[in-house]
Amino acid sequence: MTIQTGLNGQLRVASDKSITHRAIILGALAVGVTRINHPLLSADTWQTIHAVEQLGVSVEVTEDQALIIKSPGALAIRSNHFQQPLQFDFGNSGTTTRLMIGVLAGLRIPATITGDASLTRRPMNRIVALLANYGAEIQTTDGHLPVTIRSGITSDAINETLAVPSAQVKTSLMLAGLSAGISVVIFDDFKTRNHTENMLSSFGVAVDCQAEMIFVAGDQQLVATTVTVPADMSAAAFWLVGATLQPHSDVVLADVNVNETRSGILKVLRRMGANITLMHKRLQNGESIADIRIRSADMLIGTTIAGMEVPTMIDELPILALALAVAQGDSRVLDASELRIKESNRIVTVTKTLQAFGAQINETPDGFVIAGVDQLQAPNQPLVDYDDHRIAMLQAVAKLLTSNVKLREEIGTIAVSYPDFYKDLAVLIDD
Ligand SMILES: O=C(O)C1=C[C@@H](OP(=O)(O)O)[C@@H](O)[C@H](O)C1
Ligand SMILES: C=C(OP(=O)(O)O)C(=O)O
Repeated sequence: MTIQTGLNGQLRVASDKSITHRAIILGALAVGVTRINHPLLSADTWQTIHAVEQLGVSVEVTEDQALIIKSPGALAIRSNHFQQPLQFDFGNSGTTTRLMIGVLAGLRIPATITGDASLTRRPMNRIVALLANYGAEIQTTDGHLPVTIRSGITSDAINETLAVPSAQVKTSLMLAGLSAGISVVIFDDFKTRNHTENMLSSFGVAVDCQAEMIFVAGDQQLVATTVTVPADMSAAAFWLVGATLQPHSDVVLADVNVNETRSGILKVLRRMGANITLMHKRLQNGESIADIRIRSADMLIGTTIAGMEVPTMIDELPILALALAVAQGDSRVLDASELRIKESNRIVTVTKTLQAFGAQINETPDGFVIAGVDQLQAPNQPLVDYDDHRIAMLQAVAKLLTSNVKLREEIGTIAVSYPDFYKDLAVLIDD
């Protein structure tokens, strides 16, 4: 695929990965039949589906690609005596791993968990050490996978302050509490993504969210429900940046989750001069969603991204760096050292990728410094995607904008979060 003129057209990008993982797990902890409309069915979310199936929960995909989850609920799963420790391989999915460690510790199910080469490099102590505070016996391999859960939590309450800006850690603790039927208080000064909190009331669970504090009382049974998953801001981000940078573009992305804890990229692109409008803003299962119109920008101005903004766009920073690379003046990304422990070390892999396109970008311990250039060029050597889906999509968009050479569709890594990436690209090019 090559681009002759702008990106044009309307589409609904991949459904939200974070919300799909959570809906599957909450559906598995709830008593009854949960329906998930528009789930993301990607390599990562299949890991979560297979995980709950191993707990004895039934998951079916309907003809219209909805998920039907039938479960006896957390209490029944907890009293089920598994003959052997369960064995899990969660592939590339950090969210499945961290969330399921909490669930298994809460349900008190012995298990061994491993994953692919990328996942086994990622830190697990951030959740394992916290669960140990509540009596769980969990062994890591030098802080990494394989992780063995020998026994679950024994305390009658969880009370933690997040030390790292991680929604996975927060959610894992909440799910541990819900799985065990005990109360949970978490202080989250970072205001990480709050999808679990938003979704719980649909499952009949009362959650008290006040400023930085989240409280879920114990002994609340989850009741099956219907959840409709919006489109993913992290997938939309590729076209937000693509259409902003490519002249003559006019794109509408339908049903995108614009939850404040996830939509920092919109704020940043707008302050850089991007032409972005939100239409039909509405609420769905506690989440704000909107249709987003993006037209090419005449000019972008560099900016600094730091502090509280970072968690609101952590997965979008790789593609946002492409916009910073061609913005006028200097840009900085600070306080983003979490990027080093994603599917790849994204501070290194974003820097190397954009340097190959001629960007003036250098890594710092916790981010990047970038001096904007007028134009990027297609790289003169083949690129590797570091087995990281967000880097693979960053490279695809960068190649599209810089080269007249036909884009090769390398879907493997991308299927982790956005299996229809190239189909959607074809819509925007052909329209
Ligand atoms: O909770 C979630 O669904 C996620 C949280 C983030 O990870 P951290 O919790 O490690 O920041 C994000 O990078 C990941 O893609 C999904
Ligand atoms: C970091 C990501 O996911 P996970 O942590 O679930 O592997 C991501 O999707 O960019």
